[in-house]
Amino acid sequence: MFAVPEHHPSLLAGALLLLPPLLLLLLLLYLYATWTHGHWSALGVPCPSPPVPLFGHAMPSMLGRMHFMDVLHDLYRALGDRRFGGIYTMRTPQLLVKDPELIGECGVTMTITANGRPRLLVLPVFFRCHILIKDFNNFTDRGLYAGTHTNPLNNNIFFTRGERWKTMRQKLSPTFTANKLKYMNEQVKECTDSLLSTIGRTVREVADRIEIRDMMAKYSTDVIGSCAFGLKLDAINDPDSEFRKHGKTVFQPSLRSKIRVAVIFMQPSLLGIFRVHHYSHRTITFFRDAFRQTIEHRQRTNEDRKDFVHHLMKAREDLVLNPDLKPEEKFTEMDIVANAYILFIAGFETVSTSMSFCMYELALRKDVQDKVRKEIMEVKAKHNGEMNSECLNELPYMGMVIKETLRKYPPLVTLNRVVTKPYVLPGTAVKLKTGTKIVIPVHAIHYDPKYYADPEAFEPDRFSDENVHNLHPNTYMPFGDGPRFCIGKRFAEFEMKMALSEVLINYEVTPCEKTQIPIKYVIGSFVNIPESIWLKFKKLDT
Ligand code: HEM
Repeated sequence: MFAVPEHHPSLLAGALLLLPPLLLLLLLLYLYATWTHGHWSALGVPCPSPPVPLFGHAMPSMLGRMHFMDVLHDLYRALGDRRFGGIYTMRTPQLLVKDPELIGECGVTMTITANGRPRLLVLPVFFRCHILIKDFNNFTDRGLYAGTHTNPLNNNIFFTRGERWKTMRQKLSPTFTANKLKYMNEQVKECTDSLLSTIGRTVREVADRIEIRDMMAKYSTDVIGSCAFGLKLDAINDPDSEFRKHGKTVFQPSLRSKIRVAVIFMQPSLLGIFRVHHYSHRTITFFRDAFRQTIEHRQRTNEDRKDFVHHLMKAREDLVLNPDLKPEEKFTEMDIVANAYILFIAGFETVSTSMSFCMYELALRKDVQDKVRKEIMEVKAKHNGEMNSECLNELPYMGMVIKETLRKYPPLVTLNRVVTKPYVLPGTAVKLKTGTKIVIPVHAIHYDPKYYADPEAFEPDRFSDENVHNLHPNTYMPFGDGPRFCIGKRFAEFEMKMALSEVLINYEVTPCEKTQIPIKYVIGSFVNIPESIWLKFKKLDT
């Protein structure tokens, strides 16, 4: 009834001949995909779950099904009471450190109380600092892939290592002292005025519902352009602002950026071989030319402003042009441009998303919004209607609101370090080799109910003078910690307080029908970005 297919003998022989190389290929692929996945068991380090070949523990985020912050939360929870665990991002082993004592804190810390007086907090002596602080010399670098041969803009303080990082950090640190902020009052004030008039115009002429993430990103682009580089960008009024357009592309995930990240954790050498760029060629050229021109303009005109460019030019004199330096100590012109670039990039997205998250929470919590507004009005009245970097220190409640915002929404979900000298994890026999990657899951720690009761709730009072000493040390790290903590922290707080004060004194913000509750995040971005934050603005009679 049925015709049995007749196999041609030579076809069958051909198939049989192909089978062994095919099986060998499959075996080789399997070995490649799992080769590194025995790393942690060989060291006796527990894994939260068995790694998936090739993907390790990162499959849901690599396939775009989950934000990697949620993947980390799951892994963090799965480790239970363990102090640390071994995970794999694709083929790369990483040590996920949960224990705050391992992460780092010194025995003594200083806090500033509401009335401006410093208070010494003495922690128990057994509380020793490790990865971020005490043993920093074993973890001086982030160990993130920079590919500087192909991406010279990555030759900046964020990515550089060892002595070169130390030298550049020393040169750039003076940019951010409290004293220097005073010089920036006027520039920030000018940008805040533009922000207010844009909100006013939008509310009057377009709609009282505003997507604030984009607006705040334009504002912080203007602030960093002005304070850092003396450029009047006016991104807030210019829909075609090139700075905003290119800045946006750096943080917006694309298929290309997702593939690049997968390759970084799978086989980073491929990126070097194929000379893959991190950002589009147009973006690189744009920033390189813009900062080069700014620096050249300063050189020509001898204009002296106490801004970031001033310090970058000083670094150039000392590190690029200095004839006394040995060749290996020298930096290049492009290194200076790369540092200008990172100050711009690190400075705008973090600040603008943090301000947007803060306004979102204030819209949902009218009681907190009213309280912070009352505080601002009192301080403003005391200073004859003027706000500057000094009166911002008199806003303790606003400080608590910002702290709680950054607890719930740290822009960087993890801190990264790499072992730069072999290290034995304290209290264990686990020896980490040079090159081992360390991940500190900041976001997951900020949401651990062991450290923050009811972590989903927005409660600025956690950081009040009465409560702050109850917080567990090393469980609050939105700006990182140790010698590599965020260099722009003070500047960021200044900028956020200025904008929030002016907006809140003039407008009441409430949620509207377009507000996403809960917030949805952009999957695939390395910074914690909301898809959108729409709020309704109501003008107040002030
Ligand atoms: C809300 C705002 C901000 C947050 C939450 C933030 C957060 C962070 C974090 C978590 C790190 C890594 C720290 C570590 O590894 O221990 C970092 C590093 C850094 N940040 Fe920020 N940042 C903010 C604003 C800024 C601003 C305004 C600038 C500059 C204008 C800036 C420049 C940098 C630089 C250059 C580094 C690398 C420092 C180094 O390796 O020495 N950041 N930031």
